[in-house]
Amino acid sequence: KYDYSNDKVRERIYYHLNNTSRSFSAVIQALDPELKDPICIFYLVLRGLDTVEDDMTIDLDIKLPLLKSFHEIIYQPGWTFDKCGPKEKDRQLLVEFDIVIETFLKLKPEYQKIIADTTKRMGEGMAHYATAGVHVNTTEDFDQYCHYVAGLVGLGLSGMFSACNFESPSVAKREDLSNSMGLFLQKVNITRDFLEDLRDNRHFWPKAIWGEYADKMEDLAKPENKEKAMECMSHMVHNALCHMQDVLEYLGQIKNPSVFHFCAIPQVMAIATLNMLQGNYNIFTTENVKIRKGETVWLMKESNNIDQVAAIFRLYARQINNKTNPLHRQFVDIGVLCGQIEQTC
Ligand SMILES: O=C(O)CO[C@@H](C(=O)O)[C@@H](OCCCCCc1ccc2ccccc2c1)C(=O)NCCCCCc1ccc2ccccc2c1
Ligand SMILES: [Mg+2]
Ligand SMILES: [Mg+2]
Repeated sequence: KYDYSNDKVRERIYYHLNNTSRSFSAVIQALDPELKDPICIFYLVLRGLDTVEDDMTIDLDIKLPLLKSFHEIIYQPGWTFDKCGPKEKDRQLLVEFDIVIETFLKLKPEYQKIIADTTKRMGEGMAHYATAGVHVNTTEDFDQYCHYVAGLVGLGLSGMFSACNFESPSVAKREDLSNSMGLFLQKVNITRDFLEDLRDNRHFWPKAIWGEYADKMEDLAKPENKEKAMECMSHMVHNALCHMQDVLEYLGQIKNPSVFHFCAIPQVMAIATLNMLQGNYNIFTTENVKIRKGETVWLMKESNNIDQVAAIFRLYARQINNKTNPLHRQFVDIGVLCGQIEQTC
């Protein structure tokens, strides 16, 4: 008798993958079968953790222990959580989290260990920054927060690529490059989501940066401060661009075609988004500013090897540089970074 229940679970797992991520579901589903389920579960476990972090309606005396113990929860068959606010976009994932746990427990032990270790470290980091009075003040704080929520994902993924021998052990060894893969994606997202996060009273832009242009972060959204806001945007764009070299160096060492595609697509989307952000005052007036569908389709097609990806990075770096206002302090620094890219590859 065929065990249809397994198919049912699988169908729900990929329903949640598609439902919780525009940018990652396609590239995860295109992965080699050896990595597709482990990375899909890796994604859903961390998206479940992030849903707890993002829900500002959960009291801290519930939220903090949940974040810190999530790495143990994933070993508890049947666990679900229905206390998220009605507006939390991925709340249904936690309502049905038992099927994520059931599937997690069927993964190979080496994948389970990577997922559990990453969840533990990410949960601790999220709890630290969710604690009252803890803010992203210095650029080191900014790098640390992004390390917790995204850099660690890069480390875990590199561990998986090396564990299944699709990539050499050296990929997992270069933790600085794996970390930069996450920091670049997360910093672009945080820069893009300025208004959405401000509305949720969440401040991820480092005070060391916005503090040079305004007394309060929300002042950047006032029309009378447009020039200062645009200069601050240049500063944030520059801060993200600092990871460009590491991203290209990381991608240059990836040999497996399906792994390369999976790693490259989010990065080219991010540099294209950064280009859309630079010099674009809409970020401070409207939420959910995205690159056009046609551009993403073109990027997906043109990201099959390191030469194509390096050319895309050089193209966008030049466009960002051309838009940078010479009166902005960051003008020189962005020019240096873009110049370096010209030499790299
Ligand atoms: O709520 C949202 O929708 C966005 O949440 C953001 C936030 O709350 O800051 C924020 O949540 C971060 C905490 C949960 C991490 C979830 C995640 C994301 C992508 C994955 C890809 C593969 C495997 C596991 C993955 C896990 C978020 O999703 N930011 C998007 C950037 C995160 C990039 C992670 C990452 C790092 C290195 C990578 C290297 C290669 C390929 C993909 C990579 C993906
Ligand atoms: Mg989130
Ligand atoms: Mg979050």
